[in-house]
Amino acid sequence: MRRDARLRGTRGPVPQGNHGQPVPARLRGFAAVRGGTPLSEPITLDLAPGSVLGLLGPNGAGKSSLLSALARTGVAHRGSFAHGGVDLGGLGHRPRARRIALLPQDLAAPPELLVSELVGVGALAGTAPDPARAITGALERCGIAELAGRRFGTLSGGQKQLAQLARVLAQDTAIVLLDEPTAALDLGHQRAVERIINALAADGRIVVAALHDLTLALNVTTSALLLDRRGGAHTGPPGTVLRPDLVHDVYGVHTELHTTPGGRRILVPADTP
Ligand SMILES: Nc1ncnc2c1ncn2[C@@H]1O[C@H](COP(=O)(O)OP(=O)(O)OP(=O)(O)O)[C@@H](O)[C@H]1O
Repeated sequence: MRRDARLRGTRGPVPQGNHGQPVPARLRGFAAVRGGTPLSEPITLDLAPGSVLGLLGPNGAGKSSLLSALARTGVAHRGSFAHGGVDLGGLGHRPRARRIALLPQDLAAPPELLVSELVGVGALAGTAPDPARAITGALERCGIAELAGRRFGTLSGGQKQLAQLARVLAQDTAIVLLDEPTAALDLGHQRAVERIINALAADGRIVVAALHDLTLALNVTTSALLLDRRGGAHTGPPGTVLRPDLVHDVYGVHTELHTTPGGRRILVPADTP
């Protein structure tokens, strides 16, 4: 197991977003902690503006715990997580919410809340100068403008995921944490989320996304952090981290990497027993 995994975002300079001058984020010896025990080895990463880090690994490896620890939503941690030299752990709730937003795996929200009100929670928590416009824009980006007046509890699973994603987008933060953002979505909405992630990166934001869809990870991320169940953290370019031998070691599945004529990389189970 590598004790101190290092990684740098791989994209070049990115345009300035509307959330201020893009600045890097840095994890130093960071690990989520449960019951007093770190779930992984200490992770040291530099995340450049415009980078998309894929957080990968089998069920129970610690992806959601790591995201929750980074967002300070209830999971303890060791080490530090800084953005532009500011330790996010030292910030109060409001200033932190202006820098970092989390789409959790658990999509729960009060069932009586209107979708527009849920998205408004994000707009009011974040940096949006015009909350009403932020709400409309986020709903449109997620393709759910027609759901604005619906109560959250009446939505389908996929609609709930898109509504929560709209809340995150309305928060308009420099760091966007997404926990399995396509888990409940059909193929068309999966593609839409892929484009949203690309757009967030092109805007100079930093995206960290826990993904079970390894083909999506190959095509949308600039770097990967693969957690195994032994506490190991493997980092590098997605095509390197997702090489068949390491995927087999971590997931216990033989896989093959292919590239379509259009250049899209796909990872599929190999036809071996
Ligand atoms: N609320 C909790 N209290 C105590 N332990 C928890 C809690 N949530 C998760 N765990 C444990 O922490 C470890 C990491 O879980 P976590 O949910 O972070 O994994 P994951 O990689 O996100 O898994 P999945 O892919 O299944 O969502 C697991 O052993 C899990 O059982």
